[in-house]
Amino acid sequence: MRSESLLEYLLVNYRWMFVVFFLLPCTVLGKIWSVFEKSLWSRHTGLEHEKNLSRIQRQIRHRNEQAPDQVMCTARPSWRSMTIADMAYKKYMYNIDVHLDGIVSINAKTQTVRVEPGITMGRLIPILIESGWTVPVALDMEDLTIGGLVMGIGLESSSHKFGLFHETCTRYELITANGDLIICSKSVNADIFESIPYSYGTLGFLTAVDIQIIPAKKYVKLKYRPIRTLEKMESRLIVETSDLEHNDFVELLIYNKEEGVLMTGKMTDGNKDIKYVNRIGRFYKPWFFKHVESFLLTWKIGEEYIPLKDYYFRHNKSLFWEIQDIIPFGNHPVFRYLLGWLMPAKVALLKLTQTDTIKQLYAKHHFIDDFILPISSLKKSVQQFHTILNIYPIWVCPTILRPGKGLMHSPATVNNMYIDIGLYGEPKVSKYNPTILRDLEIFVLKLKGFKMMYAGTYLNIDEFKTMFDHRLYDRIRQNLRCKSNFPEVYDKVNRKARI
Ligand SMILES: Cc1cc2nc3c(=O)[nH]c(=O)nc-3n(C[C@H](O)[C@H](O)[C@H](O)COP(=O)(O)OP(=O)(O)OC[C@H]3O[C@@H](n4cnc5c(N)ncnc54)[C@H](O)[C@@H]3O)c2cc1C
Ligand SMILES: NC(=O)C1=CN([C@@H]2O[C@H](COP(=O)(O)OP(=O)(O)OC[C@H]3O[C@@H](n4cnc5c(N)ncnc54)[C@H](OP(=O)(O)O)[C@@H]3O)[C@@H](O)[C@H]2O)C=CC1
Ligand SMILES: CC(C)=CCC[C@@H](C)[C@H]1CC[C@@]2(C)C3=C(CC[C@]12C)[C@@]1(C)CC[C@H](O)C(C)(C)[C@@H]1CC3
Repeated sequence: MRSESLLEYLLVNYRWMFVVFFLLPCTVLGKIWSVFEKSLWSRHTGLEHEKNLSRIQRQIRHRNEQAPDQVMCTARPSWRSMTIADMAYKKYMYNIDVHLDGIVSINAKTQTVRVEPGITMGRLIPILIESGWTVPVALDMEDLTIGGLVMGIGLESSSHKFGLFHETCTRYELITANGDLIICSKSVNADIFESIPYSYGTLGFLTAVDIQIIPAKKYVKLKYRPIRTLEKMESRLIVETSDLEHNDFVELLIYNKEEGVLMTGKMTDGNKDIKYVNRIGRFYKPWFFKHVESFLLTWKIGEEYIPLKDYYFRHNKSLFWEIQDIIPFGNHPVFRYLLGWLMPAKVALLKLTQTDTIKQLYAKHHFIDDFILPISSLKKSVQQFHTILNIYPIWVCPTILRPGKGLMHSPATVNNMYIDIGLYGEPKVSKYNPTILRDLEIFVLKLKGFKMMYAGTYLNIDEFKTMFDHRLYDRIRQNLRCKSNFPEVYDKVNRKARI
């Protein structure tokens, strides 16, 4: 066996060895380095932000002179992104380095934080919590960036109250195709403001985002309620999502076609009577989805206090449930106590080191996608996903969709409650074929639903335009002269652009 293929063989068949003994230590070293690097060089000032802006403008003007026919995208490499496939388009588009990742300012008066788009949730949230603040929609994976969440979309268990991540943003700074800096908000350049979310970087480069902040409390008081039958899950979810007074967070995990656990939470400072705080973020604690599953075994309603930051990043350690395919024994107490402190594995490193064989195995035998559907179609959709995929657990996260003019909004003239249904894992049906995804997308389209684009799409351009409202987007593209400067969203998210 040639050494190359031996290495490939080892990387595929003994991936966990490579991950545990090489990748996890590298992740820890990376974390130490980033703490060191930030404290040395990243004392961010407004002045530094200005310098960064002129650096980007210079690159764009250079491209406008040298390669005006080549459309632009960011130079953020594919392996850094929180998407599964490679962004093939990065190879043939003109790459502009927009890597800015500082906090420009926190303004307690206006209750906003101004950040650069490259900052990750993992860096922003702890800094805000230390200052007594948090964001209304805090995403549960540390490596997601603010820019990616605005240009893609983001949702969390507080979205039933606050909507999608970008709905908590109040102002964007955008550098357009000719290098101009545009500020937009609900009152200034309102149409541009509304067309930016979900545009996947096809209107310009984002350089700063203002996000609302709210006072942080110490804990989330979380209630776990096991439920039998999809019908009851659907009706209970409808009740809990409308109770905004008691529920700051709502999330449902479905473990098989009959049983699930509904979680409802309230941010609180607690009181002196708190006897037990479950610090689920500690390295030796079980994976969160396993902990939740334990309520199915006892079939009792449970309630516990969880520190706010631990709650936010509850699915990070186990990458939802994806890590169990990579380190199958990762939740075993021996592993957790001995090596759990090395977790979570850095997604960027996992991506960087996956071999072609792993990629192909993944493409053929694995399914990762999220669909956003009206809440009243929970039962119907889960039954359909069960027949076609049979993947569990299923992540269900309610989100409010508001009427609007951007690419994705409620089809009605009033707010509508939707649910994100996340399916991540190996389909257990006998004849799984990845092209089934297209049928699922059509199923979602018929229900007036949407899909999250981080996993790409098999829809054709007409179907895509039926799912996402392009009217305002097309007009803004024309006004900002994007045509020969940026690709269309579809050119970035169709399956050929992502391999
Ligand atoms: C489809 C597939 C996807 C993989 N994806 C990744 C990955 O994303 N990252 C990574 O680090 N390693 C991945 N691996 C590698 C996998 O984790 C290693 O092959 C692991 O060491 C296999 O352990 P095993 O010898 O116990 O199982 P095996 O006996 O090699 O596997 C038995 C069968 O289980 C199925 N299977 C195993 N792992 C997976 C999986 N992750 N998804 C779907 N089916 C699977 C396959 O059908 C395989 O034939 C993947 C492997 C497969 C087959
Ligand atoms: N809970 C959730 O809601 C989750 C959401 N996700 C998805 O992950 C993605 C975010 O991942 P992340 O790794 O942060 O981002 P990515 O690097 O994947 O970027 C996503 C898109 O945003 C564009 N973009 C990012 N920054 C800028 C910028 N400064 N200016 C212009 N365009 C920009 C990128 O453009 P380009 O193509 O030019 O690089 C790309 O098209 C989103 O698509 C989100 O939907 C994933 C997991 C969980
Ligand atoms: C809307 C929501 C909550 C989406 C959650 C999506 C997560 C489950 C996704 C985001 C990034 C993601 C696609 C990823 C992977 C699993 C599923 C993840 C974690 C993994 C780790 C699976 C193994 C792969 O070999 C590889 C390392 C490339 C990817 C990396 C990205």
